[in-house]
Amino acid sequence: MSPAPLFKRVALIGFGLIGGSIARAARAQNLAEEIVATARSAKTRARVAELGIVDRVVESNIDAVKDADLVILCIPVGACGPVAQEVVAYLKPGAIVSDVGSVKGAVVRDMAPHLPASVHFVPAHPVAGTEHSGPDSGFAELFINRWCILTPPEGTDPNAVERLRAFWAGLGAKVEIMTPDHHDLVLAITSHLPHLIAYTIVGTADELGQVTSSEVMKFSAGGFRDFTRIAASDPTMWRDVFLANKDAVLEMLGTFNEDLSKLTRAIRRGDGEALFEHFTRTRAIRRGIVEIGQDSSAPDFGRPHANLANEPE
Ligand SMILES: NC(=O)C1=CN([C@@H]2O[C@H](COP(=O)(O)OP(=O)(O)OC[C@H]3O[C@@H](n4cnc5c(N)ncnc54)[C@H](O)[C@@H]3O)[C@@H](O)[C@H]2O)C=CC1
Ligand SMILES: O=C(O)C(=O)Cc1ccc(O)cc1
Repeated sequence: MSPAPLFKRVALIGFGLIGGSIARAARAQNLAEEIVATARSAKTRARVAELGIVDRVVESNIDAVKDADLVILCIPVGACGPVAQEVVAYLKPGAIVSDVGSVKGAVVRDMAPHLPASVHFVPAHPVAGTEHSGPDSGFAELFINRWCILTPPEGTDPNAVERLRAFWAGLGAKVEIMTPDHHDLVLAITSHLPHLIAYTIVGTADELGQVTSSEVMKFSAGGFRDFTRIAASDPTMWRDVFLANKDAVLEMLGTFNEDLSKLTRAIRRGDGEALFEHFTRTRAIRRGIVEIGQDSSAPDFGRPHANLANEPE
């Protein structure tokens, strides 16, 4: 006999890439007795119903959270504060309230003031995704072997943290706990800045009139193609990420710009030694990552595979 589901009723606010992937994986792993989802448009509600993954799909966030034991906001980070405020009076005492936002400090600041002491607030960020969005983009395997970072405020009931950890582990994720500020600094350099660079480089190439109409795509071996994939990510989501993680991104951008200036100078001066030294150092970093098995690009479904031909065994 399979064990009883971890939660009786799970409410997913928003059924896009992440909400849809949680629903699919939670269903597959029998983590919830009942899954309720919200979708704002009639078209999305019809599609979610048609997919048959959740037990109920409703328009109202308030209806969804009633009697839910776990409520997960799977919406852009800028919407988390207003939605917390909207549903607060209808949360079940003892419920765990969480989110999946790519930024944690701002989400905690926006949501926490609205939440009563009778619920447990355990923010989360699954560090797994794609450039796709919407109800059809999710898949049950998205979180397998990927990190999910929990950032519970000080004093959070350890049992609630443990239950959410078990939920994410059940979805296939490796779970780690850290403070929201540390999370935001780490993600600024590992995720937010790379997205900003992709948005920039694709825009720059387009201004030169070279992306869609010319040979750039045809002859791009992988690097530029990868940038265009990332630059196709959801504009609302990423607008909110940069607004919400402003300080950490600006700090990282400052350092990045300094380093870019150094490389620019080396190119201008014909300083091959400086360029060679830099590229040797970054190659060693990549090889170190691959050697210790931290190459998270491997299980990323839908991601064009990196050319690993030159990597050490
Ligand atoms: N896309 C990715 O690769 C990843 C995204 N995240 C985070 O997950 C969250 C959701 O992102 P995705 O699932 O990719 O987005 P998505 O665009 O696929 O889905 C978001 C859904 O939220 C709905 N929504 C927006 N405002 C709402 C509101 N006020 N009330 C109810 N529903 C609302 C939208 O209609 C949409 O269906 C974001 O906070 C993002 O930072 C986290 C990890 C990876
Ligand atoms: O598609 C990609 O390469 C990503 O990097 C997906 C992603 C986007 C946002 C996150 O907070 C986590 C993962």
